[in-house]
Amino acid sequence: MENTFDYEDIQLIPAKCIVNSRSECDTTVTLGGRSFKLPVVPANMQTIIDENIALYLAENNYFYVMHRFEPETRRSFVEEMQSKGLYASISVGVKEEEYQFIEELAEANLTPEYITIDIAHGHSNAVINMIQHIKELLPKSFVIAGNVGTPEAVRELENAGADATKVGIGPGKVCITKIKTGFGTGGWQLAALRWCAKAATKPIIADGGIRTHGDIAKSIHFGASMVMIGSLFAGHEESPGENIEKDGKLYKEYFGSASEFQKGEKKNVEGKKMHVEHKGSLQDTLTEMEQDLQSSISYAGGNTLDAIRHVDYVVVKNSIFNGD
Ligand SMILES: NC(=O)C1=CN([C@@H]2O[C@H](COP(=O)(O)OP(=O)(O)OC[C@H]3O[C@@H](n4cnc5c(N)ncnc54)[C@H](OP(=O)(O)O)[C@@H]3O)[C@@H](O)[C@H]2O)C=CC1
Ligand SMILES: Nc1nc2c(ncn2[C@@H]2O[C@H](COP(=O)(O)O)[C@@H](O)[C@H]2O)c(=O)[nH]1
Repeated sequence: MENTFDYEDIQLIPAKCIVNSRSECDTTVTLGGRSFKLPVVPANMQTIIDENIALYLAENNYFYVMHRFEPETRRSFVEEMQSKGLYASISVGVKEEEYQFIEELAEANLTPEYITIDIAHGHSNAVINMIQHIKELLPKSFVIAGNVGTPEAVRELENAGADATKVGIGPGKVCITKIKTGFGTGGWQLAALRWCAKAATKPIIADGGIRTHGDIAKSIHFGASMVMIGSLFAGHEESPGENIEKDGKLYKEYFGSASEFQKGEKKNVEGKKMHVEHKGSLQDTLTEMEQDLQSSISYAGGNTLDAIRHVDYVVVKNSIFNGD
């Protein structure tokens, strides 16, 4: 793997504009046969999404993935979403009880439209076996498998039956995997995404490391169909994290899914907790993301997301904030 770079090292090069207004630019994306307003999905973490946010996103044509950290509520969640005529998108792990949960859904004739297999080291037989188990019992569910960081892993999970793979090991804001283990795509996530995308024959979800809205366009350019984001979604009024007041300023807590706070014990900890500034409503951020992405499309010289995939880029090595 040569020429590594990350989001802050890259700038996309503008092409001649073909629209009269940015509002003509279409940010919609299709995943698993459904069309969504944005190629963005809030991370399936307990301080980022809950049932209310999932409902809001589904009702308003955004993609969501519910987290897996209250396993006893997942079956009723699927039933409730589908009884409202909405899609159900849940997460599972790979432990024995997760196999039983898939069997329980199949016996009840409940097919979630999307199932994300959510573990740290997704290039494993544990994930391959779970993909096969889901595909055998719930063949109509769209399976997203991860997380991975190499083309070999993408190929293996696709060959096992995954409908999409999720790329990103260690680039997250509350991640300490890179420090604790020395492994991952932290620091070169964008290059890892490009590397993986070259091997992929199905959609890739870029996961972690997004710090600005421009990073969404860069992810699309380097091969992502969808971008999973945690920290930028952590500070909203609706965010499930606890409110904290410090020196008269309001913050929300944001913790890693492999943190001590999530696990309730200090074992194999690979995540931390931080406080994120309170920043208004979720819809305000989604609207701003849409406007910024419409602008990206216009700079790419097109009117759909696809235009962003065809522009050139330069490597500017850590200088994009110069002059700000
Ligand atoms: N994207 C990322 O960079 C990372 C994300 N996370 C998030 O944290 C949460 C918890 O993840 P995870 O610990 O995988 O989930 P689980 O705690 O559900 O563990 C899943 C299974 O995989 C095993 N396992 C975990 N890590 C490894 C490894 N490195 N090698 C071999 N086996 C392993 C576990 O056993 P045992 O615990 O006994 O080893 C367990 O049997 C998830 O939501 C995940 O997405 C965590 C770290 C990195
Ligand atoms: N290494 C760890 N990664 C984690 C943990 N919890 C979540 N995550 C990953 O981070 C992204 C979100 O990244 P952000 O940069 O947008 O904040 C999330 O989707 C997971 O893949 C963790 O405890 N350790």
